[in-house]
Amino acid sequence: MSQQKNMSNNSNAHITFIGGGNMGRALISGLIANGLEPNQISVVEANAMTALKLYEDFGVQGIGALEQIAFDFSKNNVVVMAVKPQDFNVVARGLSSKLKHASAPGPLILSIAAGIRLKDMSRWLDHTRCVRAMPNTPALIGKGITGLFADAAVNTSDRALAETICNAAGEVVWVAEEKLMDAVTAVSGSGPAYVFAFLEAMQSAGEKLGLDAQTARKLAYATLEGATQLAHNSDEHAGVLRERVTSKGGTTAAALEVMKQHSWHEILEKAIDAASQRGKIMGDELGKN
Ligand SMILES: NC(=O)C1=CN([C@@H]2O[C@H](COP(=O)(O)OP(=O)(O)OC[C@H]3O[C@@H](n4cnc5c(N)ncnc54)[C@H](O)[C@@H]3O)[C@@H](O)[C@H]2O)C=CC1
Ligand SMILES: O=C(O)[C@@H]1CCC=N1
Repeated sequence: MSQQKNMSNNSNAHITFIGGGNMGRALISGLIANGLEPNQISVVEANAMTALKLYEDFGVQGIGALEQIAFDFSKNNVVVMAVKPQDFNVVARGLSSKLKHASAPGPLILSIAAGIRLKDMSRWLDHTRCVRAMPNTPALIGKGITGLFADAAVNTSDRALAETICNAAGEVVWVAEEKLMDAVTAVSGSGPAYVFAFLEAMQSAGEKLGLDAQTARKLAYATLEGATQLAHNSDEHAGVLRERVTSKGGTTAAALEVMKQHSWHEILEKAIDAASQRGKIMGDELGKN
């Protein structure tokens, strides 16, 4: 990932996470591994045990629930909104009352919430310095990918700041239209779950054929990793690589025929479309608040 930027250059950055659950934790892990000092990160986390674990694992300071804290926006130049979409409105309105006391232009707000649209978050926060991001959990090991969207009101330096933060978790892609964030969510935000489901199925199939669990797991995981890296490093379409594994009348052809009969390709496309539709519906519904 030669294009990744190192967070250690951002010696003045202070990032406050609101929500330190699964995805907040994954991003914090990536930022620390990428050179940000623990004292450059704070976490507003309603669950005391979750906050304590973040402190124990990464040394980042938990600062209780949003309602209980006074924000010092001279220090907090980035706020990452990492609560569930259903909690976003209440948290954003709570933050808005604190943003009123920030000197202009206030912090950059980076939302990672699925579905929540910029116009709604800007309205709830009464703040326009906002960027949408859709990361994924491989961020935990610096192997994530994040889709980003900002509207025309967001300047180049804020775009660069958002990109640098997300780069700490892995690669970054920008999309040109906000509606494409639902597609990013469906492909890469939710994507690790499809891959884990695929791994579960490959391992259990191996076990049903008589392999012990450890061997089946090793074969499945190494195959996925090797094939993915091969595809990543190749200029050829995945379909061409698939054909190279598939001997006429052989074992792979037998497996792919069953996958075809069960419309595996279409099922996956439908599943990803359902995730995208769900993102849109969440945006429509939650935007009514
Ligand atoms: N889990 C994933 O793979 C991904 C999640 N996202 C997005 O990230 C966001 C968070 O998702 P997860 O981390 O999975 O959820 P989570 O439930 O694991 O984490 C949310 C955290 O917010 C905390 N919280 C709730 N209300 C709060 C408040 N008022 N003040 C402070 N903390 C509060 C909760 O205690 C919890 O620890 C969601 O909006 C989701 O759409 C985006 C990409 C991938
Ligand atoms: O399932 C969800 O809604 C979140 C967004 C992407 C991954 N997890």
